[in-house]
Amino acid sequence: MGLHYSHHKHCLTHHQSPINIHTRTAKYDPSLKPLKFNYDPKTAKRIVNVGHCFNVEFEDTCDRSVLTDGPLTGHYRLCQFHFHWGSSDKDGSEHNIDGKLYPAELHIVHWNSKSYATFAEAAQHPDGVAVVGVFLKLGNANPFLQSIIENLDKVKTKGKACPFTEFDLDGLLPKDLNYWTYMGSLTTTPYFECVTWIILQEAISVSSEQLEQFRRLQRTSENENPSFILENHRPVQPLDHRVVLSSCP
Ligand SMILES: NS(=O)(=O)c1nccs1
Ligand SMILES: [Zn+2]
Repeated sequence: MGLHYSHHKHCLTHHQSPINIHTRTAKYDPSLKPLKFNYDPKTAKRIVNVGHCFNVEFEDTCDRSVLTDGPLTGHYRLCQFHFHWGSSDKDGSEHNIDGKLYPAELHIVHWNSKSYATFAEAAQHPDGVAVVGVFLKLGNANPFLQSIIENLDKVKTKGKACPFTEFDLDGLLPKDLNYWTYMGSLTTTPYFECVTWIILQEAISVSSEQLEQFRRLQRTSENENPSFILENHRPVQPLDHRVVLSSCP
């Protein structure tokens, strides 16, 4: 898993994420469809501190919240979303756009429920997972983030969870749904090369104060000396011979 044989170089290549997206090299693909989000706010379940970030988890035992079309074949079931951020507002996003870093990046994680039975099984296959990446740019406080942030004091330490029901994830999507897409990997362990990445070209807003709340989460459990999740973004990886496609010219 994870090693591809590129004949002309007779060597094995990795297709890891994140990457720097060079927008002028991205290729417009007119066959790419518009993304179709079908999220049921009632499938929101809980917020969990998983140590390197917090996940907002959704009920994924049936196709009630799905992503279809875009570059995808079939339907991908929503299972969780989370964020990556930096120790200051100067960096934090995982993907870069022409070398530009954003202060944070939202990942909305879905798995191919047409072909597989669970996220864990889907993550073993190149067409198993689809992650929508949304950049967060500094600006006014984002009201949709506030409803999440006000719960973070309940999941301060690793392993803690709190109920979080009825969340309108559409509120975290920008108006413009144009995207770049490429094949890559999970950006945290186990780094499986199972992800169709769909990076939205328009960013949503976040305030400096809201980002400060993210950095107050602890990567340690409650009986350890506290250590804060000041940053959790992976460095960019070699593009190698991959091509980034764009949904618009
Ligand atoms: N950061 S990520 O969305 O690539 C991811 N890693 C593990 C599960 S989902
Ligand atoms: Zn992520």
